[in-house]
Amino acid sequence: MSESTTFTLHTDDHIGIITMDVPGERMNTLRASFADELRTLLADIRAQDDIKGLVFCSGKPDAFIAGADVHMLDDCASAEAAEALSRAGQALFNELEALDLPLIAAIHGPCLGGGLELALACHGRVCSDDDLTRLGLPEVQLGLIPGSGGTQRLPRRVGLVKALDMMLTGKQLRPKQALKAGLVDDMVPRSILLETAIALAKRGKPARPGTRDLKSLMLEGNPLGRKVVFDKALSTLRRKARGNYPAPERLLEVVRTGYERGMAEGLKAEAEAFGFLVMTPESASLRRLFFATTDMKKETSYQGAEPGPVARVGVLGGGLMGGGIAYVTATRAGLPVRIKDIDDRGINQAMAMAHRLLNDKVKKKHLRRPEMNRQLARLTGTLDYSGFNRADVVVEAVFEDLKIKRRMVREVQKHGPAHGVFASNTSSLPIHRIAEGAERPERVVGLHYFSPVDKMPLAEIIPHAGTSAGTVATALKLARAQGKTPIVVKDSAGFYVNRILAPYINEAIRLLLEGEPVEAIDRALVDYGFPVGPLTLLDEVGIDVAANIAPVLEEELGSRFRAPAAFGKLLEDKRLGKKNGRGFYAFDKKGKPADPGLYHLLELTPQARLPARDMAERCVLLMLNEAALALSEGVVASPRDGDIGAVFGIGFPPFTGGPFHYLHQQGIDTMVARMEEYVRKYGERFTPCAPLRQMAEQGESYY
Ligand SMILES: CCCCCCCCCCCCCC(=O)CC(=O)SCCNC(=O)CCNC(=O)[C@H](O)C(C)(C)COP(=O)(O)OP(=O)(O)OC[C@H]1O[C@@H](n2cnc3c(N)ncnc32)[C@H](O)[C@@H]1OP(=O)(O)O
Ligand SMILES: NC(=O)C1=CN([C@@H]2O[C@H](COP(=O)(O)OP(=O)(O)OC[C@H]3O[C@@H](n4cnc5c(N)ncnc54)[C@H](O)[C@@H]3O)[C@@H](O)[C@H]2O)C=CC1
Repeated sequence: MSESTTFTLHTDDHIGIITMDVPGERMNTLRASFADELRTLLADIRAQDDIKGLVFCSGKPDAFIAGADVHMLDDCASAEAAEALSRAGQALFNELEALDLPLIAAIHGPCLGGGLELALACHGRVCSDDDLTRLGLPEVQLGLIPGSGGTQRLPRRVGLVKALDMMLTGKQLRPKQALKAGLVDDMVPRSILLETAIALAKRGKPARPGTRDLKSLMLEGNPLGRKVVFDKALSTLRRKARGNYPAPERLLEVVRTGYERGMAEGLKAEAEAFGFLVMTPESASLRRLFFATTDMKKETSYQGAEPGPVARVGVLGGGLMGGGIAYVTATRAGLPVRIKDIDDRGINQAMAMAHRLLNDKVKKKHLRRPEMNRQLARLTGTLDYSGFNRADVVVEAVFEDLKIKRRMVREVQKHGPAHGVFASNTSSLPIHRIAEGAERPERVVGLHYFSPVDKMPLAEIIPHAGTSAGTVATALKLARAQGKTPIVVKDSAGFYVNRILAPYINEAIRLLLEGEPVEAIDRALVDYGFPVGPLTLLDEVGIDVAANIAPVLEEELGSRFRAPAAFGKLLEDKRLGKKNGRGFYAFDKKGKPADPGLYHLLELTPQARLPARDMAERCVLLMLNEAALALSEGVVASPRDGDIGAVFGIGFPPFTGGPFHYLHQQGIDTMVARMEEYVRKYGERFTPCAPLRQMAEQGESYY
């Protein structure tokens, strides 16, 4: 029996089973120090001539290998050091691939990044059919590329087109998809995974992948076809990345090198590119965001208080938000949900939304129909409060009307258990006002989701002054169970996300009123790194919703939040945005051109004058300034929460790490100076807030 701290070997009928189990860690990750341990084990194996094959598996209950240890990458002081790490991984995996004995990877749970690269170096792969099992090379989401042979082995395993799609998006394949793509040789129930891998090892090294289908042969089997693939991939990634992310383009270069100059040159190019990318600010920002979100998941209590039970949930209002909240509760949290509305239409609307979303998953073969039906069965509807006597949490998503919401609190606390939490999804009303007159105000909290609820990862949890810590902990528990990344924010106007969004949106409207075309304004912010432009966002959320929030912000926070007067003209002209097909854009069948009627309404002649960078910076600087002010007022608890809120709530460019990380990276003094430059060019509203000026004077920063 050969042992190390990470790898153990035992044999079963002449098959050596290598088990990787990093001590004290929930996940297996790859570290440079493991290379020698594994080599020692391999030497022991070579000395045992009764071993006829090998299986590599994980000792973790629900995880194979999650990739390279990202902390190890953070510790790299130079591109050369990171390149050396990559070469170490490449060398070791080449040795695995060159083994005389057949080596089979038995995969259950996440098999990602370097973990999949290790599996690709094995001679065969078997995975469990479990929903936890995912196979992918998500390095691009960390601003990296695979660094241990993945850029060379994956295309040769699943074909160039499929491999590029996986590596450029970071998508993770489910077991069935992996089997269909040829990434694994077999998919079996977890209970027989090891025995299947052993049997495969006994059969010797599986044959190399058969010839691809005719289409991939035609496309990938020759330089001309591959040029078509690479050129298309390059134009697509340039359209998406807009020059903000260096990793995807480097990935293409590395894969192409491997095809044109052979695997050895491809590996050399891979290591060089990996080393360079580890040291880029974009990757540092994305890696920091990754750890920020994993750290948040561990914070299960709040101010020392543990959460209460969250076994049964009620939702008030089956509309756009209530339907989404019910859906994520039933499907992601796996909890029974009781939807109450004032008429059947609301209930049916919520049920139909859940059915549509789940049916889409079934059509994409991401979900089996029996499982869909099982999840739908968790949803029930009612026009009265039957069943609410057992609801541990009730999430309210009725009309944005203070009187109605207050009545909801009273009724729910009358029908519900004493420990029950009332969580309002209000987008603008002060929580302390909603809690006024409640029998148990300490059980009232804000739980602000973002639309569409099934896609937007952020939730704001808003305690009022009388909310108990246990209530906040319970709301955090529910939000996390729903797959959300929640942040706790102060009960002040606009909470956090809407507060920092408002000045950004207002500046976009000012640009429009200065005559800049709608598409030019949106394109400037998308080029800057936002997922959509500010005017597209307004159309999506609803111009009326924004109009409801603006006066609440202005009343509590001051005139800087006053929407430009022209905003009223849009509403008078019944321009609500996507919801009624008329907004900044015309939502007609042919596409989504800017609505020419808009310029007539606002008496404008659109003329692109300002540089895109100026337009983007005008909007972003005001958002940064407001975020700094909000943090100084305790609206968010930390720069980390402020970064998570902005990136996950409004898509603040992830490659910056979020507003506070961006201010830190650029330098507070530099950003203050830039704001002062914009004061001179565009007006007093760009005056840097006192906290930023003070930090600049004292040489302080956020990280
Ligand atoms: C066999 C010997 C080999 C020796 C090789 C020599 C050196 C190797 C050099 C390799 C160089 C190139 C390799 C490469 O291609 C680059 C990479 O692999 S980069 C990493 C790519 N992987 C990922 O991006 C996956 C990141 N993780 C996740 O997406 C999720 O964690 C996951 C889906 C795996 C699980 O999600 P969940 O269940 O929600 O758990 P958490 O997210 O909360 O994580 C639990 C726990 O694990 C920690 N963790 C997860 N992944 C990593 C990681 N890659 N590095 C470090 N730590 C990781 C996470 O932080 C949590 O830690 P706690 O302390 O428990 O909070
Ligand atoms: N639409 C959005 O993007 C977001 C909205 N919000 C907030 O969520 C809440 C709901 O918004 P939407 O879902 O967009 O509205 P909606 O109009 O789509 O749905 C509201 C639902 O509440 C029901 N309802 C009204 N009074 C009720 C009562 N007394 N009891 C039970 N049900 C009742 C209505 O029948 C309707 O089905 C509002 O407070 C809104 O500000 C929060 C975040 C984003």
